[in-house]
Amino acid sequence: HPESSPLTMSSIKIECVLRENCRCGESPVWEEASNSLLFVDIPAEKVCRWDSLSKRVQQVTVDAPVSSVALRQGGGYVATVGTKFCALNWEDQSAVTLATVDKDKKNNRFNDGKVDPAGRYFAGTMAEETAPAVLERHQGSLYSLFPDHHVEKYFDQVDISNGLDWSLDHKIFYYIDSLSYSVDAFDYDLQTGKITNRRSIYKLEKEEQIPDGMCIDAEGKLWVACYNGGRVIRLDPETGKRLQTVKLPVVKTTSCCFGGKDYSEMYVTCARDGMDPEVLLQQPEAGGIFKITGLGVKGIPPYPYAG
Ligand SMILES: O=C(O)[C@H](O)[C@@H](O)[C@H](O)[C@H](O)CO
Ligand SMILES: [Zn+2]
Repeated sequence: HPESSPLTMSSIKIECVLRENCRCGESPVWEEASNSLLFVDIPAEKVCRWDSLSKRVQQVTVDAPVSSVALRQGGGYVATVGTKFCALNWEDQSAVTLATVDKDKKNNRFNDGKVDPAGRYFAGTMAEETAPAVLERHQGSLYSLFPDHHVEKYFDQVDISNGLDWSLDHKIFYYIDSLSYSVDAFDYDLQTGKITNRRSIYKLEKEEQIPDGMCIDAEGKLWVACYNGGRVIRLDPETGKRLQTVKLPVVKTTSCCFGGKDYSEMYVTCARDGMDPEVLLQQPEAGGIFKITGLGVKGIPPYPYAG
């Protein structure tokens, strides 16, 4: 059974590379040009950049919860800040609004986001939480920001819009609405950015808890960070089977991406908010950045926003 194969398990190493005490670390993105990992701390309203060579962190503070960050073609970044898609200039620390969504929903904010293979920035919204996973339901929607800065809406009735990625042939869009406890797939039209034919490809087991961020690997398998589950799981989207479980020493694992040399390392973000003080004492690295090596599979580079 691949999940218990000593060949895969014995070489895996998990290390906290940055003790950042993020309240809710999210949206890890590898930037090859700077050998850095970008990520956000949503409630702290911070975008961070960790240089893997110097081990130093820089940060930009914005004026609302920042839920995702992505690379931008031609340099700089884009981010989802409150209910806005923004362009982020690292040098002068400025965020310029490109588009605003959910104008009639004052309690909403964006959550996870990622750029598609054609350079569109996909991100979904949710109602602001009163505690982790406690919120008014069905308030969110999924959107994308096209390179010309117009926004398209795909669907509403979302609880917590979360992990997203595209198949290696760009024909399938994978998506997680956390409170459905499901990883879903849609047929994807790369030319138009349209999604159709929603179906579930995996239902989380009880101990896996809440599906959160997600990324695809170079073999087309999905990695899902399990919030409250303290793990990332590898799924085969074709068979709907779980192939592997990698447990981490923190319970609120939020998202994952590949990075490092040839995208052979996995980076995992996690949260501290919502943890009891006793548990925090047992998990002092909660809110840090974790690096997993020895997985034996690589990732693919992130797509930059084309606008
Ligand atoms: O990280 C996110 O995606 C949300 O912003 C978080 O608040 C948690 O995921 C949520 O609480 C558990 O589902
Ligand atoms: Zn998330």
